[in-house]
Amino acid sequence: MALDLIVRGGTLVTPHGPILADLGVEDGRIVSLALDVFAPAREEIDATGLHVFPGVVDAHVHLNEPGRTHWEGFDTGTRALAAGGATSFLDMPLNSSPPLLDARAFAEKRALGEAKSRLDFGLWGGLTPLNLTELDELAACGVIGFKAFMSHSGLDEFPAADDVTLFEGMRAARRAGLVVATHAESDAFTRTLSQVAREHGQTGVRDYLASRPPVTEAEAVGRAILFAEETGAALHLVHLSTARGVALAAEARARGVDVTAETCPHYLHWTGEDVERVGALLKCAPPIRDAGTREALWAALKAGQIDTVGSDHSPAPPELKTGEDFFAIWGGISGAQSTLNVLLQDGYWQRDVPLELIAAVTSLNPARRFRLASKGALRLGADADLALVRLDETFTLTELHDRHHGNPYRGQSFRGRVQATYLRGQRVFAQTPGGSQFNDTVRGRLLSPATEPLGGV
Ligand SMILES: NC(=O)NC(NC(N)=O)C(=O)[O-]
Ligand SMILES: [Zn+2]
Ligand SMILES: [Zn+2]
Repeated sequence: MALDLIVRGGTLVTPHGPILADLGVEDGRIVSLALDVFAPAREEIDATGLHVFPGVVDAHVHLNEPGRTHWEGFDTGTRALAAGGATSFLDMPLNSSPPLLDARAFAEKRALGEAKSRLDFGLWGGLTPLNLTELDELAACGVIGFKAFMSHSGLDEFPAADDVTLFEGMRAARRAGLVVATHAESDAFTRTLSQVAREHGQTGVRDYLASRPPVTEAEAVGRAILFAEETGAALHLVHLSTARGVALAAEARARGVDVTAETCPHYLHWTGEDVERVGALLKCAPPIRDAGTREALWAALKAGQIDTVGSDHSPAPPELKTGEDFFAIWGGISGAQSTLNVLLQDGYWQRDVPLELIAAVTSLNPARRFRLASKGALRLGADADLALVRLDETFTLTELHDRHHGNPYRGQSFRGRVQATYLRGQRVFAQTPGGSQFNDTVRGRLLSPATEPLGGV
């Protein structure tokens, strides 16, 4: 029997390190990994000189469909993801409208994803005071887990979880065997500090950054960990912006709490000075911090204390990204396309971060944490989700595929460029001399957490 595809002569980035080997694909799955795959194949790719990464599993994106597709949607969002080497993603329950708070909203978003997503996708459910009674049903639908805000989300239709809601939500998540993800910033701090600043007319970039100091994150992280410890729930701390937050997670894990930590490319790439210079395109919460914090995050990543790097891609139309009052501007950064670029340029080339660690934080760890059984690594039986990367190619990022022009990474120079992306053995993106090419026929499938524990890799 002929194979569907052989990727020949590439360097495979496996969990155990890079190895020079061929990779054979049949029915969308990896069926052979060998120095030389001897078999006829319908298609062969010469990957000489390329690194083959497991497709990025971006566990944190906001594609905003339905309801705010004019901000970002499945079509444009998954183009950007595919061009950046992603093959699956987990969509946040906001800023779609309605937000994903019940089974009906799940069904609607699922249908849109199946019709439009170019990549495999999972759906986060929300955990808010409005929908505590819906969590069991959401679990039955197949949500990835439950996302809660500990401070104002920016949208009144997705209210923050007060302590009782978060605690009760964690108990429900524990019963369902699902992870709770928290946006961990203290509402008490952020609310008061922003109010005081605005009352004094202090509405510039520096005023905004100062209104969400590191202690705001540390306090909320500590509280979320306490609740996870008390309830036995699995906790995933999204977009940690400080090494202090990461250290709290590491300490808790060491004493047996089921907690994992995510950071985002923007905390690893930019500093507060960049936010002052670039402006609204780099506004997010928690905010981007100083160069010392950035280095401390890199050190934590190298030490294995950061489990996942998610883009937190959260774009908005240009009119929401301008204005005199920095507090009033929409918070969210467009980064779906550039996660691997940042990790390769700033991590591998500049800070000696090993390639297998980059593959771990972008693919293996998110796949394991959210029990996506067929994803996460180049191993036999796994989905043939591949990102082919020319590691030593330096390029300037000009062709961005997300919905709006405003992207802070536009014009940035990176070493390490995605040449092609394959979802279950089918090419969904290719970099050609004429520009980017997308395959408009492939559609993604819904991913839900496996009910059985995953085996080793
Ligand atoms: N509503 C959002 O998209 N929020 C996101 N915005 C950021 N990070 O600034 C988030 O993850 O909190
Ligand atoms: Zn958040
Ligand atoms: Zn987010």
